[in-house]
Amino acid sequence: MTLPQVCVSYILRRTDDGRTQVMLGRKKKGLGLGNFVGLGGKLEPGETPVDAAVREIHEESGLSVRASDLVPMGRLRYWFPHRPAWSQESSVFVCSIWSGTPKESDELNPEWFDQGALPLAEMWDDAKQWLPGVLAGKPIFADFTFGADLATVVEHSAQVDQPGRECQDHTGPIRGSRITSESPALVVDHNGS
Ligand SMILES: Nc1[nH]c(=O)nc2c1ncn2[C@H]1C[C@H](O)[C@@H](COP(=O)(O)OP(=O)(O)OP(=O)(O)O)O1
Repeated sequence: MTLPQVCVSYILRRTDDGRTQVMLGRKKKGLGLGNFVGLGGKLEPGETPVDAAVREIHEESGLSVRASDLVPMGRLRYWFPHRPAWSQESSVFVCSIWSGTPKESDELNPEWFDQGALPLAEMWDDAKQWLPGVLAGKPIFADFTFGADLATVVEHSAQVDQPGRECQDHTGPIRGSRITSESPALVVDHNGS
C-alpha cells in the first residue's frame, strides 16, 4: 500500500555553553493539533522528500537550509487503522546548518528545546521511541500503529530489512562552527565549511 508522503526535519543549534538544542513548535492546525512537532508536512506533486523539507522548513520557521545540509535519518510509517486517511510515511531529516531568524508561522511557533529535555509527553506518542535516538545520530526505520483513540501507539515494529545505509552520522566530531550573517544563533557546521 502506498501511503501519503510527508517529511519532518529537526533543526539543531549549539548554545554558547555547549548544549545542543532542537527546534520544535506546537502545531496550530491540522493533524496533531497542539502537539510539539518538528518542521514538516506533505510532499507536493513532483517533490522529493528533500525538496519538501527545504520548503517546509522555510514556510514553517522562516529559516533557510540547503538541500545538501539535510541529513537523512530514516523513514517512519504511521498507521491509523481506525482513521486510514491519517496513515502516512514520513522521511526524517536533521539539519545543523541553516540561516535566518526563526519566526512564527500559521503552522507553528518555533521554540528551542535542549536535546536532553524534549517535551515528549506533548508530542506524538511514537516520538519517545525514536526521536532521542535520531537526535543522537541513530537512524530509524519503523512502523507505528495507533489505536482507536488515534493517539496511543499499540504496535511498533522496527524494519530490520532497512540497513540505514542511506543515513549519515550527523553527530561526528565538530570541526568548525560559524555564525551566519543573518542568524543570532551559533550554527554547528559538522563539515567545517
Ligand atoms: N504519528 C505521527 N508522529 C509524528 O511524529 N508526526 C506525525 C504523525 N502523524 C502525522 N504526523 C505529522 C507528519 C506531517 O508532518 C504532519 C501531517 O499533518 P497535516 O496533514 O496536518 O499536514 P501539515 O499541515 O503538517 O502539512 P502541510 O499542510 O503540508 O504543511 O503530521
